[in-house]
Amino acid sequence: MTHPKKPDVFVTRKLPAPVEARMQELFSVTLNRDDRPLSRDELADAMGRADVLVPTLTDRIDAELIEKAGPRLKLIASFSNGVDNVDVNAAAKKGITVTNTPNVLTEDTADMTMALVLAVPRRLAEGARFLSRAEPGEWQGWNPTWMLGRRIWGKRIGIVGMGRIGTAVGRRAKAFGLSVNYHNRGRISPETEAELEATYWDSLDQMLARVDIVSVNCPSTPATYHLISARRLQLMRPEAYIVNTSRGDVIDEEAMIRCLEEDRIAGAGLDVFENEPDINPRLLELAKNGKAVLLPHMGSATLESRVDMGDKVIINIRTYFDGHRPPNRVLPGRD
Ligand SMILES: NC(=O)C1=CN([C@@H]2O[C@H](COP(=O)(O)OP(=O)(O)OC[C@H]3O[C@@H](n4cnc5c(N)ncnc54)[C@H](O)[C@@H]3O)[C@@H](O)[C@H]2O)C=CC1
Ligand SMILES: O=CC(=O)O
Repeated sequence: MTHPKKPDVFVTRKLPAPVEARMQELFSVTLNRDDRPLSRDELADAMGRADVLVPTLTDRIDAELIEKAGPRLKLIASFSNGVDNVDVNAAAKKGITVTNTPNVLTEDTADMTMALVLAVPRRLAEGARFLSRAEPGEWQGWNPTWMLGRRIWGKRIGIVGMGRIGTAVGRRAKAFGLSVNYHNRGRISPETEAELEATYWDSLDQMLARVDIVSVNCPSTPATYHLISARRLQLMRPEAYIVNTSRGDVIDEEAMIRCLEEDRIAGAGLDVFENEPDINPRLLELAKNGKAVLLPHMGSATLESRVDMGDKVIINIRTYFDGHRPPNRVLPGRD
């Protein structure tokens, strides 16, 4: 009996060890042992030879690279939830299927969002930084007027993008005593709206003007580029905070920095940036002054999420080569 040839799978970054081990059992796999980000030429070379490319969100797989891909490339099985880095329409035109890794990182990313929702108003990073740098005796003890932040309980959160992660943020926010508001392309189910006692705002402008904390949880698409624009940032209350764990370019970062510098909004908690991994030095300055808490894109960074994401990649590849539609296929032209 002949065995079908294992698909040639090219993985662009080092993945958790159990994921790489399983891939080696199942596929003819090329791994990136030293975890060096690949150049555009290296990506093009891989796409010229492999049956499957497994990129991560830091690999830009644009129309030009997809155009040049070899005839064997059938599947781009991204190790990420967001696929704004892959030109899904160009891939579809070339008959290449694209998949992602949703659901398994929802709760961890929502936890990190909630951590930022708490961290900025409650001055968590500032307090921790003070003690980690304090000389013995420098901390004089509890003080009625020192390190005062702003209360979370009883405030209003406005979630922009009420999908998997946005809804999970809503659940956490409700548990912390916040009232949940959301803006989304469409209304969520009446059951979930009732569970969260959530208020739907068809007008993003109106919601932004009324909430105390904005949490950005929609994907980066042509329609959401600078959705939180300079004009919309001006609508926010001066006491309001903004948290972004989606993608940097959903907010006009330059305009947000100006608002923070001029105290037109109270603070920002950011896991994502417009020009990752370059960070605007003015944001770093704002972080030193306690106006911003910055994280290096860590939303899904738990061992559990990353192993589960790898399992999803493997299931997508296996299902595709078994001749079925992979479970996490990303459809072209959705956004
Ligand atoms: N910081 C991190 O480490 C992580 C970031 N992410 C980011 O979070 C994003 C969201 O992930 P999920 O919740 O799983 O996606 P999802 O697809 O379940 O939810 C996105 C929601 O945004 C809404 N939306 C899309 N375009 C919109 C628009 N123009 N206006 C208003 N709403 C709009 C959709 O209707 C949907 O309800 C991902 O695309 C990714 O960019 C995801 C995982 C980890
Ligand atoms: O930002 C992370 C993702 O998987 O998307």
